Order: sequence, then C-alpha cells, then structure tokens
Amino acid sequence: MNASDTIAAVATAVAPGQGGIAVVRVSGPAAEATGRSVVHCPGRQVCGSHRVMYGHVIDGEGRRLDEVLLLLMRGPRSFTGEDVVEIHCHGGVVAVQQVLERVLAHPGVRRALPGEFSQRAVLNGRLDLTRAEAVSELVAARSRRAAELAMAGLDGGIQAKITALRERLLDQLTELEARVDFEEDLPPLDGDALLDGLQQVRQALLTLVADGERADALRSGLRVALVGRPNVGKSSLLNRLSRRERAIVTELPGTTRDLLESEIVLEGVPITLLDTAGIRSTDDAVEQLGIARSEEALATADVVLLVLDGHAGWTAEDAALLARIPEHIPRILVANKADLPAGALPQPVDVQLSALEGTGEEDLVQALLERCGAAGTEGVLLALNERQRDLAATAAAALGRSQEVAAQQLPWDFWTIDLREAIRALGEITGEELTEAVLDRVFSRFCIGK
Ligand SMILES: Nc1nc2c(c(=O)[nH]1)N(C=O)[C@@H](CNc1ccc(C(=O)N[C@@H](CCC(=O)O)C(=O)O)cc1)CN2
Ligand SMILES: Nc1nc2c(ncn2[C@@H]2O[C@H](COP(=O)(O)OP(=O)(O)OP(=O)(O)O)[C@@H](O)[C@H]2O)c(=O)[nH]1
Ligand SMILES: [K+]
Ligand SMILES: [Mg+2]
Repeated sequence: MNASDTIAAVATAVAPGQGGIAVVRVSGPAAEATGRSVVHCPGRQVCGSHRVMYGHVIDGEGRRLDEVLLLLMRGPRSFTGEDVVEIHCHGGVVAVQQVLERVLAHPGVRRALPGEFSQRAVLNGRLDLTRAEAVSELVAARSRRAAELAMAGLDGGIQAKITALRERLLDQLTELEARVDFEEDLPPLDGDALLDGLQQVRQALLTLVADGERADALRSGLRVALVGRPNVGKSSLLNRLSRRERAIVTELPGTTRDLLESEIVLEGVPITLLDTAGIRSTDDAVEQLGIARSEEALATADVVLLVLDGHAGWTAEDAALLARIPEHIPRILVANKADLPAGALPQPVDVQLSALEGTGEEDLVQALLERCGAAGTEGVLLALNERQRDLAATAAAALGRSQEVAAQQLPWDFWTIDLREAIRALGEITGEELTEAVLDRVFSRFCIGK
C-alpha cells in the first residue's frame, strides 16, 4: 500500500439496488485534479474547500453521464487528512459505476482497499484506532443498543480511558527507571504505593474486559434455540415472542419438521430465535431428519430454552433432554401452558408462562437477557471489542507478573520489563503503537469505501 496513491471508491451502499443519491469518494494528492477533470462545472471554476459545485460527469466523447454535485475538502481539513473530493451522483447502479470508472481512469488513481480511507485517517492522526473501529461497528450495528455502544467509542470514550490508564503506567515507569539509573541521588521509592497503583490499573482493565464480553451479546446478537418434547408449545412461544404467526401451530405432535428462524429484538438486543422439531423417538424418516437438526441447534445455540408442558408436568423425556444440553450453554427451563392446571414439577423451572395468553412473557425476556449477560448493561458504555479486549487482558497479565516480581523482592529493573509490556499493549489498542500487522488486522474487516 502506498500513501502517495490517490484512492477512490463508492462510499454509499454497494449492495444491488437503488438509492436516490450515491457518493464516489476520492482521497489523495490527485483528488482535486481528478474531481475537476471528471466533473465539468459551468462558469464557477474557482471553488474553495468545503464548498459544493454543480456540474456534469462526461465520458471520453464529451457525452453527459450524470448530473452531479462536487464537494472539495482540502487536507488536512478532511476525513482522511488528505485532499478529498466527493462526487454526489444519482443512485442508479450503472450511473455510479460509470462515474467511478471515469475517476479511476484519471492518472494516479486506483480503487481503495476495504477500510483504506479510515486507515489513512488513522495514519494521518485524524482518528485513533478505537474511533476507526467504532465507525466500522456503527456501520455494522444491527440494533439500537449496538449503535449506542459504537457511538460511545466514536466519541472517544475508549481512547480516553485507555490513554489515562497507559499514562499512569508511563508515570510509574519513569519513576522506576529513574531509580535504576540514579538510585543514590533520589529519595527511596514507596514500593507499596507503586504496587497499589499497578493493582488499580489492573483491576480497571479486568473490568473493561468483562464489560466488553457482556456487551458482545448486544453487538453481535444471540442464537436462542427453543427445544423440547413435541406439542409443549415451542412454535406458539416463537410466534408470541416474534409478534407474528411465523411458525405453524397445530394440536398434532410433530408439526414442526424443520429449523425455523425468526429475528427479533429484545430491549435493543438482536436475537435469532430457532424453532425446532419436537424431540422424540419416531419411525417417520422426515421427522427423524428434523430431530437431528433440533439436536444440532441444541448443541450450538448461545442459549437454550428448554420448553416443557407445565400442565402435563415434568417427564422423563424432559429430564433426558436437559441432560443433552452441553454444560457450557446457558439454559432456561420454561414451563408453558400456565393457563391450565399445573402438573407436578419436581424439577424447579425458571419461568412459568402461557404462550397462548402471553402471561409470564416479561419474566422470560428478563431471564433471557440475564443468561446472555445483557441484563443491566445500560450503563456499560465502554464496550471493548475482541481485539481491544485481548490487548487489555495482555496488559493486565503483565501487571500481574510485575506484582509477583515485587512480592519476590526482585530489583526494580525486573518490574520495568512487564510494565513496558503492559504499556505497549495499551498503546496498541489506541494505535499509539502502530505496526503493519495491527493495521492489517483492524482494517481488512472494514467495508469498501469506509
Ligand atoms: N458526505 C459525507 N458524509 C459523511 C462523511 C463523509 O466523509 N462524507 N463522513 C465520513 O466518515 C462522516 C462525517 N465525518 C467527517 C469528519 C470530518 C470531516 C471534515 O472535513 N473535517 C474538517 C472540517 C471540520 C469543520 O469544518 O469544522 C476538519 O476536521 O478539519 C468531514 C466528515 C459521516 N458523513
Ligand atoms: N392451553 C395452552 N395451549 C397451548 C399453549 N401453547 C401452545 N398450546 C397448544 O399446544 C399445541 C401444540 O403447540 P405447538 O406450538 O404446535 O407446539 P410445538 O412444541 O411447536 O409442537 P411440535 O412442533 O409438534 O413439536 C397447540 O394446540 C397449541 O395451541 C399454552 O400456553 N396454553
Ligand atoms: K404441535
Ligand atoms: Mg412446533
């Protein structure tokens, strides 16, 4: 990748379809010249930064391809920090591609790689890494909560927190290094205060990691499988939670034969509900295939709702199904048909409800949000992503090691090794320590044009 290249891409939605307007974005040294040569503006040829010009994109023979607006933003006052032009054209798929082709035909201009605009913004100091990642997360957000978390990152919350912790460590490193170099000339170091400080930073990092893990459910959503014996009311419950008649419900056991998905949002958390075939032994070949899928869903879901018939009570088949849920998967025992007289429930259940009448639904939603770690996350606004969490955990581990070194009364310079490692890891979160590998890891996941 060469920073002296000028890059171009369609910045608006690229999936097949039409939008009213589409934007072709160009960034780099040749951006302004490209904009001026591709777009012919009548009369007002002189135009300043952050101003809009009206004109036409013409092809090689001078034919008009589109009527557009041209926006010029001169570096460093632009998103990338370089000269940027945007051509705002009509949104038809063909028109946009023709405009992009005209732009790419200009000398020195090539197609942008995924995330390359944002990468340049980072390299030019316009954005730190956590903000760039937040932009990408905002674009990908599938729910209001996920978008909220991304905005908190975009506003610089993660950067500010990590930078503050890193600076505390840098201060301590300075103190320690001064002792290593000029032991005799300085007052003795307060080892306890230093250790205290390390412990506080370590604790703050561990909290950030845990909060980020909880927030992942909000960001990426959850797969929740409804599993149970035939006729306990799995499909009825799916329909109730989905607020529509998504699945067929009949009084015949074995009605659901295939896996059925329904996307819902519970308190801002995106959830994929999976309705499954009732599990029982059967000679029906089609039903057997459906049951095999149920068992796969049971083993791969993020949360299992084991549905039972509260009227019939707890049965040996329910116990067998409960035993089949892999240990690491959170489960919720739901006794359905609470509108009918209750049968015997020797095994305590988490929620009693009636899919028919809707009673108890709120309890189920709360239990679900709790099991997936999404309950009580309203205040968790600093949600580190996986990359950031790995690095925060690396830093916390390094601080843990320096605490051990202190406990063994080893000399100061032993502490500094781990302290430096922690500082490096935190710097990698915000991009203060940038390497090619970090850039690749972060930006390869962006979409084109971002
Ligand atoms: N048309 C368009 N809309 C967009 C973007 C864009 O690049 N183009 N953005 C891209 O993600 C976002 C907005 N981000 C931007 C960030 C900085 C500047 C910019 O030119 N900043 C200058 C001027 C600020 C000012 O005049 O006060 C600067 O910071 O110096 C522009 C867009 C969302 N909407
Ligand atoms: N009284 C009562 N009946 C219910 C309730 N929920 C479901 N039913 C009835 O139970 C029967 C089976 O419901 P389904 O939703 O098809 O059950 P299922 O678990 O999906 O059944 P299979 O797909 O065959 O495994 C239907 O007649 C429903 O109307 C409930 O809360 N109360
Ligand atoms: K049924
Ligand atoms: Mg069903």
